[in-house]
Formats: sequence, structure tokens, C-alpha cells
Amino acid sequence: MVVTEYELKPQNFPRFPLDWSEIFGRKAKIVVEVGFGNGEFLTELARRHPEKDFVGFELSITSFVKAQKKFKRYNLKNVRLVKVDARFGLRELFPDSSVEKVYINFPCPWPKKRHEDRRITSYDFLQTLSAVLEMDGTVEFATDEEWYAREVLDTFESSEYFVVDVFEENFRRDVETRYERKWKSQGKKTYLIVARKVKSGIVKRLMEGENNMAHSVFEGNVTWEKLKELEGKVFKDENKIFVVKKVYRDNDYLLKVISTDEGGFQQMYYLNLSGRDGKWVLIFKEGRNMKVRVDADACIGCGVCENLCPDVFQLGDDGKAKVLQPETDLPCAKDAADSCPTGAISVEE
Ligand SMILES: C[S@@+](CC[C@H](N)C(=O)[O-])C[C@H]1O[C@@H](n2cnc3c(N)ncnc32)[C@H](O)[C@@H]1O
Repeated sequence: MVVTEYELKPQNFPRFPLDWSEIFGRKAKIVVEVGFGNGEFLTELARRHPEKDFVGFELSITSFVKAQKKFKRYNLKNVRLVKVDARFGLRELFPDSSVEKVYINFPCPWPKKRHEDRRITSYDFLQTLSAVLEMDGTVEFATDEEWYAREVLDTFESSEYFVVDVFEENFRRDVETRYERKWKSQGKKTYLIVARKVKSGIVKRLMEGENNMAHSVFEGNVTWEKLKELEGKVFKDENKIFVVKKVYRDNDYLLKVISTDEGGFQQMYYLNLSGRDGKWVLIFKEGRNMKVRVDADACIGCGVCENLCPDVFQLGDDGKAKVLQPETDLPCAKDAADSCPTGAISVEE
């Protein structure tokens, strides 16, 4: 079973930062987890606090697949996941003073000097937290590295925006994370810091305002049946002719369009249509011809590709992925290759 319904794609929204009460359909406290790993901590929090809404950031696709399965098992309604760097996501997707709490559990410490910019706890990230957290909102940071804990403690203590309420060695919380269990079972020490916001900071957002990736934003009633009726229809606009060749759907709708101008020049592209509650965002996607292959030995039959791109992939009777269109221009083929946890899918452009 592959579940994708909890993933939120920022590019499909008309404005930034996002209106989370619209996304969750209610006004509730928002809690964020940075780098949710296999999702067990986030699942437990969301189960124990149905009155709050939860947002997780991760970069690993495998983590996305595992976490969403857990959410589905408990039919959770109060959690969404975003596949972007949390430093970027917290800054661009959350308005000022909108987050009650941010958990950062056992992030990679990036111990080498030349990698220190990669640490999630950089100065810039603290600045973001000082803006997006509500007053008295907290950051909970856990690590197994003493030097890292002391560095983060020092950063919070020397910041005018935070006070440190907790610095604890070998802490215990109601819910453990996978890495916490791992380090504890190896007899390693663990450290917890809880820092509370006492002053609001200012952060400069790069994408604030209209989503300028969007071609158009509109309101109205769009249905699969109505879109399907567009297949084969021809539209004229000044000196161009457009034909809607095919309409696809997964989480969004995709219209394959061919346009021809007076000189006979043809172009193929996709229109990605996504929306909710009557608000729709239309984005152009260029079509490119790709050769798709599946390495059957590497395929574990997880079904991610079939779920993301059913017109190109299908799980066969042997439980392995089969390619239905070895040459395709469907952009979801690339998504499937990027998301394949074993790298069994290759796409050549
Ligand atoms: C060591 S694991 C810890 C996982 C989990 N929090 C736990 O305690 O079991 C760190 C996780 O953070 C994710 N990660 C690293 N940098 C990130 C970033 N900038 N934004 C979001 N997630 C990130 C990694 O993909 C990885 O899954």
C-alpha cells in the first residue's frame, strides 16, 4: 500500500506563506517536526493531540513513504508532510507567530568544520524560528553529541529572542524517536534543550505574496468528469490552435496540450491543475521525451511508481514494476524515478 495523500506540494498554492487553517479546515495550534525520519514520533504526537495540527519536513523519500503508511493506519486527519529543506519551508510557508512548537530530533550534527553551514541549527534558522514561533512558543532540540548540544545551547543562550528552559542529559519524554532508541540502546548519552521565544525577530521571505510559478489562479467548480470532456476539444486563440490530447489525474489533474501556430510550429506541454475548496492553480509543465527502464533485480515491488505514474508503470503478477510506455513525455515518470527507494527506475531524457 502506497499512501501519498498527506504530502503537501507548496508549488500548488496560490500565495505564500500558506494559510494553514484553510489547509486543515480549522483553526488549531500548529506543531512542526524537522526531519521526521520514519515518522513514528509525528504519528504518536498527532494521535495523542487530535486538537492540534502537525506539519513534518523531510528530504528523504523513503521516510515519506514510511510515515504516510503510519498516518493512514490510524486514519490521521491532522498531519501534513512537506518535501523541502525545513530551513526553507519554515521560513517561506509559515506566517509570523503561527507555530506553537518545533521539534528537531537527532539531526545530523555535521561535525566537520567545512560542513558547519549544513547544520540545521545555523544562525539563519534561529532567525526564522524567532519569527514563525508564537510568543512563548518553544523549540525542542535533541541530540546524542555533547559538543553539538553545547553549541546549540550557547546559540540559544546568546540570542535575544530565546531563553533556555531545559538543558537535560539522558532525558525521557513520553514518546521516543527511532534514533533516540538506537543511541540509548548503544549506551550513548542524549541531550535535550527546550528554548522558549521571548522576543519576535524579523525574517525576510523570498517567496512572499503571489505564487509566481503559477500561470493562473482562479475560483470555480472543477471536476474530473468536466475535464475528461475536454479530451479532443480544439480551441482557437488569435493565431494559435490548441488541442487537449489527454487528461490524467493523480493527486492533481494534468492536461496534455498540443498547440500549433500559423507557421505550423507545434509545441507539446502539460497544464498541471491543482486545488482545493474551489481555488485552483494552473502551472505549465514542459513535456520532454524520456526513455524509461526498470531494473527488475533491484525492484522490490513497493508500488511507489505505479501510484505516482499509473499510465507509465504497473505492478505485474510477479510483484515487479512493468513499464507500460518505455518512451513517454509524462512528467510523472521522472517523479517516479526520483521517488523509487531502490533506484530501480531509470529515466533518460
Ligand atoms: C538522523 S535522522 C533522525 C530522524 C528522526 N528525527 C529520529 O530521531 O529518529 C535525521 C533526519 O533529518 C532529515 N533531514 C536532514 N536535513 C534536513 C533538512 N534540512 N530538512 C528536513 N529534513 C532534514 C534526514 O533526511 C533524516 O531523515
